[in-house]
Amino acid sequence: MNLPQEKQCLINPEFYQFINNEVLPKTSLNNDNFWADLNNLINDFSHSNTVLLNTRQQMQNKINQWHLEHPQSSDFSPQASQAAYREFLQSIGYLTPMVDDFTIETENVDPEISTMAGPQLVVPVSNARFALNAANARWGSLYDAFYGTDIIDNSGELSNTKAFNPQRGQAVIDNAKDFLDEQFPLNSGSHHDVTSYLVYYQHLLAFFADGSECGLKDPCQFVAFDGSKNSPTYLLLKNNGLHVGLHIDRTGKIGATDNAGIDDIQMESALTTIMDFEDSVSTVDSNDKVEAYRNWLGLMRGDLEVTFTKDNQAVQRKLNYDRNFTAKSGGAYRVPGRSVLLVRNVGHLMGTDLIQDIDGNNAPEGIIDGVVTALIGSLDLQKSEHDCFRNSRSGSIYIVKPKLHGPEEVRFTCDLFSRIELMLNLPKDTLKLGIMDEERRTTVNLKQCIYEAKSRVVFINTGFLDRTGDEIHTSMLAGAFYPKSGIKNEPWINAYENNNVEIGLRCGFSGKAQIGKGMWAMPDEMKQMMKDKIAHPKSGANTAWVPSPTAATLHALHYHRVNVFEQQNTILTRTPASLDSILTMPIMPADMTLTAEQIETELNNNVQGILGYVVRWIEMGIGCSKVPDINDIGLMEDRATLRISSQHISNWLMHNVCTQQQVNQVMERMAKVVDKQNEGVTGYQNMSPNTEKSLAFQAAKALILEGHKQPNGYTEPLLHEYRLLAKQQF
Ligand SMILES: CC(=O)SCCNC(=O)CCNC(=O)[C@H](O)C(C)(C)COP(=O)(O)OP(=O)(O)OC[C@H]1O[C@@H](n2cnc3c(N)ncnc32)[C@H](O)[C@@H]1OP(=O)(O)O
Ligand SMILES: O=CC(=O)O
Ligand SMILES: [Mg+2]
Repeated sequence: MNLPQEKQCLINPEFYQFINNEVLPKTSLNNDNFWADLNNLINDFSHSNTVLLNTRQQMQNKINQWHLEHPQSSDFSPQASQAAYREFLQSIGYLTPMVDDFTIETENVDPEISTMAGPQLVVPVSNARFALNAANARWGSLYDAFYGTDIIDNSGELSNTKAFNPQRGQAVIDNAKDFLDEQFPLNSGSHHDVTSYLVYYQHLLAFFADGSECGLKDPCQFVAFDGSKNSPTYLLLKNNGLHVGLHIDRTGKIGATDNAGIDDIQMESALTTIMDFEDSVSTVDSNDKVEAYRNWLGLMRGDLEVTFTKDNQAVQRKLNYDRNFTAKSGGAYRVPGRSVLLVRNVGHLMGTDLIQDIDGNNAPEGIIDGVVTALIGSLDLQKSEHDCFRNSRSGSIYIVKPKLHGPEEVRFTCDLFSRIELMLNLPKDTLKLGIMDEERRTTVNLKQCIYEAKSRVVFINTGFLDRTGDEIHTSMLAGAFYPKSGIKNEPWINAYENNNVEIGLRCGFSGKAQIGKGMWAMPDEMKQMMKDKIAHPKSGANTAWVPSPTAATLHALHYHRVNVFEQQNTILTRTPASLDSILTMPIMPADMTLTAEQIETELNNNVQGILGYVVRWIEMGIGCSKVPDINDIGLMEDRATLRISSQHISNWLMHNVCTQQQVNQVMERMAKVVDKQNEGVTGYQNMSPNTEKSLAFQAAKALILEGHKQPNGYTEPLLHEYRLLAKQQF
């Protein structure tokens, strides 16, 4: 179609060259056609994108108005007002009519997503070093995960000293062998006492010091090996669909001292990984975006590489190969060496200068992300089944779409995906959709959202961090929210989590798609994670997010202990989560007051997190950071946690729980604390004492003071604005 001149887009030259020189030549697409098609696509979809954003704001305005007209009072009757509130939400189209029962029809889904249960790692795609590490996190060393974390107490004779501590090493081995005894028990005796393993016909045999021997209680758990049967170098076991490998090497650092010569125990860990273009990155212009797209290209082609220095040694990192073993029956046994990769696009909110219209207006970034990540993803589909670096063995490209508000936004996304498939000559429904259930309008209409995507949906996931931010923003005018820790104890969150699993199962997700749980946001607190995160597989979710490869290896232990698919059978017998519980706002009763100390502590904590995160985002372009809280516990901070903290303070200011002067004082004080925490960090610029000159400080202040005005409480608009200013300065 020939477009009138005024509809032609302006393409950023760096982006144009990247696509023309590095991507399109690998496809059968013609360059000119590609750009003309993209131009048409943007013209056809941009208006709807704008309409959807306007609808969000109009609904929010009406909700705000409703709260002004129904102020919280001490004689507040939750039941009566709940019914009226529901009716109101229906009347404005926030609550949509329920669809009839149905089951999803998604096809060609990789087993890691459909039939297996295990951890999902998330990683900022802009960091090639981390991204490669994440792709390779399909396998992780249990010994390293135990040794390097607080799973083993870091005190006294067990201390994690710089030089290898043999006592700590022994505790690691003891813990790991306890796991073997628990999940791969022997017919008699314990793995602790085994002196050698060998393969006898199709059986694993364990020998003891007294010459006795035995097999596994469940012989089927032994699946493959490497080396000779009499002296295997690797034994591959399987439980609940996940592999565990015993690496045997009597000359190895650990193997030399181990009874059975086990040098390491390796866990199949991150079955899937999300390469994130969204909340964990800081990509504000064409230059940043092209760099991130180039990493995705390297991952899809299989040739991404980085070299860096670690512990004074040069390290070269590439994608791992698949692993080949001998099946116990004698044939070849190949296991994937890498996580199955999904890619998280940005949501519908932001524009990008990758492409602009004739008036210099940025095109919707979500649309361009959809096209480019799918285009690059399509290179994977050209690979033969023997290719070393194939991602999807089922011919799918997996795109996670964040921050969707309700069914009409899901429909828009699916329409966009259909059009991209036409443009790229991909079979219908090649582009699979992961729906983040992280906005309230999606939660309360989840079944309708899934219905819109029923031929391509591959996951629903409770992004509880954004969801908390949206909870605050949506009901900003309703009253003052509990302190952050209290919000988590209110009924809405369990109802939201349970509803997600129940709806997913009722829509037939079991065995077809992922039901996912959210992030563990305390990357160094692994002992606590092991206690808490077993709740995720128990809840019937077949995946849950982890922040690092080490966390993936440890969280994998949970999926050995809990058979998620058995668990799912029990879920549908319980009373379903109620909409009223989901809609119960975690607001403090009107007559509840907090002590001055409680308010101060909350502000200190929130402000420290905001400043600690924002300063690295604005001035160093780092989109995800580990920032200590006031108790010195490192927290994963990304845009979603920033959304919560900034919205929370905004809410307290609005309801006079604190004053602006108080917030200013806390900010000034915390700027000093954050500066101190970053002492010696290359490229770091202090915010204090000249905070009025610090773009990071000013950005943080704007996020708080203008928080109530930000669209749905999102942080992107202000972060981008200040980051662009900072980039101009350097
Ligand atoms: C609400 C949401 O949207 S959640 C989703 C967005 N959040 C994320 O994606 C979190 C991803 N995680 C991270 O970015 C990081 O783990 C952080 C920022 C939390 C902590 O980073 P750091 O302080 O650098 O971690 P730390 O020093 O403990 O470990 C760094 C090592 O772990 C590896 N690592 C840490 N996180 C990851 C990860 N997510 N993927 C792969 N490797 C990782 C690094 O490669 C590095 O190892 P290397 O030196 O061999 O390369
Ligand atoms: O994206 C995840 C979230 O919790 O938000
Ligand atoms: Mg999120």
